[in-house]
Amino acid sequence: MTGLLVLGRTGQVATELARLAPDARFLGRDEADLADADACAAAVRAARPRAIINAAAYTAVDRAESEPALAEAVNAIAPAAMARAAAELGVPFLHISTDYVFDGSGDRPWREDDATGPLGVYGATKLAGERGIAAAGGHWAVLRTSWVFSAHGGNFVKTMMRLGAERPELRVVADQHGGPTPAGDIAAACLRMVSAMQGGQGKGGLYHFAGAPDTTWADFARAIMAQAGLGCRIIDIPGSDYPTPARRPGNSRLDCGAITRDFAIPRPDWRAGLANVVTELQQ
Ligand SMILES: NC(=O)C1=CN([C@@H]2O[C@H](COP(=O)(O)OP(=O)(O)OC[C@H]3O[C@@H](n4cnc5c(N)ncnc54)[C@H](OP(=O)(O)O)[C@@H]3O)[C@@H](O)[C@H]2O)C=CC1
Ligand SMILES: Cc1cn([C@H]2C[C@H](O)[C@@H](COP(=O)(O)OP(=O)(O)O[C@H]3O[C@@H](C)C(=O)[C@@H](O)[C@H]3O)O2)c(=O)[nH]c1=O
Repeated sequence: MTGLLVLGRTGQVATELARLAPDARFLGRDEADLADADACAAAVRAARPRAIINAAAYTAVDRAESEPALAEAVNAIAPAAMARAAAELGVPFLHISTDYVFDGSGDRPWREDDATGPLGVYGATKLAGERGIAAAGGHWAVLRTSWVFSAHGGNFVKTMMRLGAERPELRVVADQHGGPTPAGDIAAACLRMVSAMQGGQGKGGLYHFAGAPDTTWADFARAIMAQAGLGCRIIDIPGSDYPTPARRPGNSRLDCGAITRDFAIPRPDWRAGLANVVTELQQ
């Protein structure tokens, strides 16, 4: 896509965007450090893009609890500043957010207009980013996704494959529910949304996008072991038996009806994505 600017170069989604849109310009931390909002806005203006995707974020969920100011700068203040720069330039700005903006209550898949209630700093700063972008007044879209995995960067699939090769059994949380999402499908969805936004001012807003079917971390771990041919046994445990600095939502299911209806983007089957990622990792 000509004139596409992507913030982020090394992350899971950024790496997949580079595969699908090799002509795009990617700004890594060395060229645009999201800890410095003014520098990021200046970098966006200087690039004179025709569309912008922000694929960079502070994603260390537990570490964010002890680095709230940095997480806020990267996830909220810089994205809002870049969205204002995009509004001045008159170009679409697409940002990625998370299921962790919800409090995890109930068992119904969350819709875009459901009340938020983040349980930790990461989710709270991502929610602040969403609000700052909407307030910037430009042509924006926010894609909330969940449980991202790929062959690149850090993620649950790679952790499970590493631990599963070392240990006979693993205890994994079985009362947190959500949709694992291949980063390649997120990249494709972002590109399709940006193209649609370039074609029409009416397109945009907040959308949910997650892999199907919904599962639990424990069942996802079992699928990873099976796909990777590892004999590691997965033992179901409640989240209360796996204490972490940040609480995770019990219900992370996302209702993805709106993106399917408005952009003809269906939920991807994460089992197909998992097969591809495991193959790539084993090659
Ligand atoms: N990972 C997940 O499970 C989920 C992710 N999301 C969202 O999806 C988006 C993409 O996530 P994902 O690809 O997994 O992210 P990764 O954790 O794989 O990568 C994060 C990227 O952000 C960059 N980054 C971090 N801090 C800064 C900074 N101060 N300045 C510039 N760049 C920085 C990193 O660069 P560097 O390599 O230099 O550190 C890296 O390229 C994010 O908005 C995230 O919140 C939503 C739901 C789930
Ligand atoms: C390694 C391990 C984790 N777990 C649990 C902890 C946690 O509840 C769950 C997932 O752990 P992780 O720390 O890998 O995942 P986490 O960092 O919480 O993943 C989140 O990242 C951010 C960026 C998002 O936006 C979310 O959508 C989500 O993908 O698995 C176990 O139960 N056993 C284990 O051996």
